[in-house]
Amino acid sequence: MGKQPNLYSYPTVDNLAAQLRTYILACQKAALLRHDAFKIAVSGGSLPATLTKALLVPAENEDPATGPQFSKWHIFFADERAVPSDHEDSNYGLLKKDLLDKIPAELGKPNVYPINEKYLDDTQELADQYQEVLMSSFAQKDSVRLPVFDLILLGCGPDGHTCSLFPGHELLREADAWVAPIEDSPKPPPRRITLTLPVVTHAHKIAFVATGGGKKDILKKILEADDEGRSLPCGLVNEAAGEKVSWFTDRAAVEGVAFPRRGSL
Ligand SMILES: O=C1O[C@H](COP(=O)(O)O)[C@@H](O)[C@H](O)[C@H]1O
Repeated sequence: MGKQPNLYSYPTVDNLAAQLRTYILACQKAALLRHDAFKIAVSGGSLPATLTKALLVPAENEDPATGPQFSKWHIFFADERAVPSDHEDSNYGLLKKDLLDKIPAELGKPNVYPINEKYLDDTQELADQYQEVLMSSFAQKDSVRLPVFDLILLGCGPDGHTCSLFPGHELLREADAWVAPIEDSPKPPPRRITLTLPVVTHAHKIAFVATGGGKKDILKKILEADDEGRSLPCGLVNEAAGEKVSWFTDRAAVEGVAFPRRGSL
């Protein structure tokens, strides 16, 4: 690995959310300069609730012109469960309820790319169709090997999984597909689709958001990068993407973690 990931840790989730806002808006600014659009992938789990605090609460004295320009956002899913959007396990359904439905009209409407529910019975087809969606956004030329997201927002499960990439699973070795199916997720529901590791590590910026004491044992392994930690899905992202990766944590999640490069935004 080149340079190490950045670790940011804050006393509370509210403090974290305020700094995550600053970080996301910096990524938005860079993306709009690059191609007048902000293409991101988001995860499910605990992330959407924190994202809502980050995106819908402006900083004191913030110039509204520097806030989220949602009409330029293109929101894809880092992973999705093979369930209808109104099912409680749907990552799109969660993001819609927690964030999308709460965006005030004057901030604009993001372009959102959920899975095609027509293919829920066949996860390979579901993944292929979602890959087509990515291709039409990212691959203007046939020569594009991998999509380059402006930002991918990830969670970290207590077992070290991220997206629907699980420890020791063969999907961690997928080198060609952009989106892959999984039928045996150890965390329910078992049938899902996920961005693959090369797609995740190819993004301009990658941010993990991990909060709460329940994450501290796994974060110790991942961030201290022992042999086990380096081989976990989150550790593999750190290893491959290095300084492009930022970890946003609260104090409870990193209690007792010895990490040499703690920063502040
Ligand atoms: O199953 C999933 O879990 C991970 C981690 O969730 P968290 O609640 O521990 O933050 C999530 O990032 C992923 O999108 C989701 O499908």
